[in-house]
Amino acid sequence: MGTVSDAEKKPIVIFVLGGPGSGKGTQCASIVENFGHTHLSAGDLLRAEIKSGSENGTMIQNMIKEGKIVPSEVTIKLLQKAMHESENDKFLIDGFPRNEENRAAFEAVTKIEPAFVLFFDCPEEEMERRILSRNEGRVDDNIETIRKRFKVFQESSLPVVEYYDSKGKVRKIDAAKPVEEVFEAVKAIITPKEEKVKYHSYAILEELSFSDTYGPPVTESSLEHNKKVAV
Ligand SMILES: Nc1ncnc2c1ncn2[C@@H]1O[C@H](COP(=O)(O)OP(=O)(O)OP(=O)(O)O)[C@@H](O)[C@H]1O
Ligand SMILES: O=c1ccn([C@@H]2O[C@H](COP(=O)(O)O)[C@@H](O)[C@H]2O)c(=O)[nH]1
Repeated sequence: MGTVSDAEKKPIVIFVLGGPGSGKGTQCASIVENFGHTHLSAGDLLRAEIKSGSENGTMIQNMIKEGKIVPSEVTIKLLQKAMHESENDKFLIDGFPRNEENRAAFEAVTKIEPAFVLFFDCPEEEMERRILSRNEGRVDDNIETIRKRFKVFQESSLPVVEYYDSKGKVRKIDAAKPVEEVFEAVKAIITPKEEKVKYHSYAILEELSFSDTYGPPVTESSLEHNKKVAV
């Protein structure tokens, strides 16, 4: 990554998890646009690997058709390659880790722990509706495979969310809402702390100027107070 060696600087990784069709890819695109992360969708990397004519292509294609989880070493290699080829040092890893073995292998191989996990929580009926109207020609966007993917998500992927939750690293989002509302919730989580303090102080200043007849003068200490109460 860039000119800085891995030993000197570890990338910041956010895992983006949620059921199939919960809106991970959609929200990642907005995060990239607004916050400059690099988006690595494990599913997209696997689909690109099939297209490239790699020796693993047929195996990956069959696993995806069945909604099964591709062996960790294949997915981790693709993720590592994409991270090394990037100049960026902050990544959204979308749709990975999908099971406990994926998680443990990723942490062992890369020595990277996620900063946190964005978890998109959405009811199955809504996810099913969204996938069935996605129209991207994916081999796994049919009702039979969707049901298998839901089962794999419940049985294998949710335990990963629970693992990170036990470490206080899960930021859960209600993903059943409209796209823009979901992104408001995402923004509140991704926005760096310093930005929130700045915004909070400006908001209070604006409020004071509206009511300056009655409001107290804005002093250094009242701004300091704002900083302290801002998250
Ligand atoms: N909040 C939302 N409300 C309604 N539709 C949405 C919302 N978010 C995404 N969609 C739509 O639902 C479909 C699935 O979204 P998306 O591809 O982002 O989900 P995903 O979680 O990345 O899915 P997968 O895990 O299957 O790749 C897309 O057609 C997208 O436009
Ligand atoms: O880490 C991963 C990510 C994906 N898969 C396989 O790909 C499909 C589609 O994944 P999306 O995230 O919905 O694009 C998934 O059902 C798995 O079969 C994987 O094995 N490992």
